[in-house]
Amino acid sequence: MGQVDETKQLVGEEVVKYIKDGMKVGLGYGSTMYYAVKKLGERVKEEGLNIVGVPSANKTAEWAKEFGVPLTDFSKVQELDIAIDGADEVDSNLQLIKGGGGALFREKVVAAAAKEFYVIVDGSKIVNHLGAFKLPIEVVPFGWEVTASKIAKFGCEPVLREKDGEVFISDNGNYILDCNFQKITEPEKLHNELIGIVGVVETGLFVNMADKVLVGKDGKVEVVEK
Ligand SMILES: O=C(CO)[C@H](O)[C@H](O)COP(=O)(O)O
Repeated sequence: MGQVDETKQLVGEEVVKYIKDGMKVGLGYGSTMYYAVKKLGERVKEEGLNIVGVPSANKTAEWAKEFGVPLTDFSKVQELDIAIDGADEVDSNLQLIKGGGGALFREKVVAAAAKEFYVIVDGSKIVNHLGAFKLPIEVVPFGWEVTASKIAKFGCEPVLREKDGEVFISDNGNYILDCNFQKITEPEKLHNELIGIVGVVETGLFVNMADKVLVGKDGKVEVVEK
């Protein structure tokens, strides 16, 4: 296992310590979350931890089944106690870019339903300004080229995401545009502008959502709070 994966495992396992008996837990998606779901399954089996999870991605649901994390139907839950998830970039105000795995819409719905939202990253994700990572924007397939040209007016060249030579389709049946804004100085303003474009389903800017960020570096975890 490489150093980055070891760090992802470290923070993925650390965040699970915040999960207590009886909690309803939102489960994000990504390689860091894989370790968190695995550890959560261990706690369920070994300690009899009594929790239910709401997955943000079909893949997360598969992991939960594999590792024995009980899931519940989101429609049966009014509010989640905590949501945990990875991120692609985190700035000093705990604003995030997410969506590298293409699950940003459900991840945002799940995080927004939670009383607390904890983010787990390795140190390489900490940035001064968001935007070096291409901002993922989920759009409906119908007329996506028109939507992309409207997004471009805000200062980027949107690229339709592909995977294995095919257009990437989100769990919601939508497309993802990866947008090279380079430097996003006002994430809230940009999000508000982009979400106003017809055809945009959601942006990967998670503004004022994270309560804690667990950052793994050199074998240690630092907890950054607002
Ligand atoms: O937003 C996400 C998926 O949509 C992920 O949380 C983000 O891409 C980070 O992934 P990883 O933990 O694999 O680095």
